[in-house]
Amino acid sequence: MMPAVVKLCCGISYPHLRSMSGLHRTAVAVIGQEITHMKHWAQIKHHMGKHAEPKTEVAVSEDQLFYIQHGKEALRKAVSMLEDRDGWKVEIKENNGDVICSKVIPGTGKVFRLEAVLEASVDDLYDLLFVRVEEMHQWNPSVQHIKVLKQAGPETIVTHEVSAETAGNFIGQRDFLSVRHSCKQKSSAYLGGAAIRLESFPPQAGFVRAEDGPTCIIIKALDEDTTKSSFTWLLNMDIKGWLPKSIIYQGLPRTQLDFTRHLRKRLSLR
Ligand SMILES: CC(C)CCC[C@@H](C)[C@H]1CC[C@H]2[C@@H]3CC=C4C[C@@H](O)CC[C@]4(C)[C@H]3CC[C@]12C
Repeated sequence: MMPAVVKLCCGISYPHLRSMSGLHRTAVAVIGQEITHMKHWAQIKHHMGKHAEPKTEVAVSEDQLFYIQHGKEALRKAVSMLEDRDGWKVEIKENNGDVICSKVIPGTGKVFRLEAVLEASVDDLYDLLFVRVEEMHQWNPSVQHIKVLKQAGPETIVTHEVSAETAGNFIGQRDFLSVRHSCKQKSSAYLGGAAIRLESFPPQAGFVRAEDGPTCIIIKALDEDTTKSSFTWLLNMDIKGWLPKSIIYQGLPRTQLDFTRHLRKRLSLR
């Protein structure tokens, strides 16, 4: 109904609009943009209603929808980078089967892909890497602290992450502000993320604010065995600062190996 009324109004006012000038014209343009905006949000709300909460009507603020959209978009982009199987170069092959490959993606830069098999179920990994992400510093010494600043629905969070001084050796301490979006299914989980900028959370004095993403972790149950999962992590990070690229590109895959080592140790403690 609403779009029909809007269209009718537009039709009636079209001849007048054409003869308008200056401020009038600007005002009409702004109203037009607002209407498009309203329509856009309505569509997202409709979509969210279908997927996240099929029965209950939850009030989702525009603010939250922004984070959800941003997170979904990051996840989509990162997954499509991983789906393109061409052009990956092997960087490191470990004896335990872990493999890190890299690829230069135009417009994005060099990204790294770690593939490993972990002795844990999809649920356990989802819990550890998304639901209880704030506890990561307890088992990962590369992380100094992770704080969930906002929760936008059950699948999306805004986080502030600070790496430890020793993480990435030469690289030095960094902080990140990211939106993280997850998509959990029965035998797989997708964790996507990307940097965001918030006026309410400007870069901290003394830290170099790095930018993460689009990035993602894909966890899939191995067919034969649900206590084992395949773990694929796309690391795509602009760590900023003044370091030469060669040093950064040596450090990043190392941080991926460190991460999996600490994660395995944490899993063995259960
Ligand atoms: C290179 C130097 C500066 C940084 C090293 C620290 C790195 C390894 C740390 C800092 C912040 C960390 C991230 C913080 C939060 C998440 C979200 C979670 O769902 C998956 C892991 C992931 C994505 C972490 C991966 C490791 C991480 C990127």
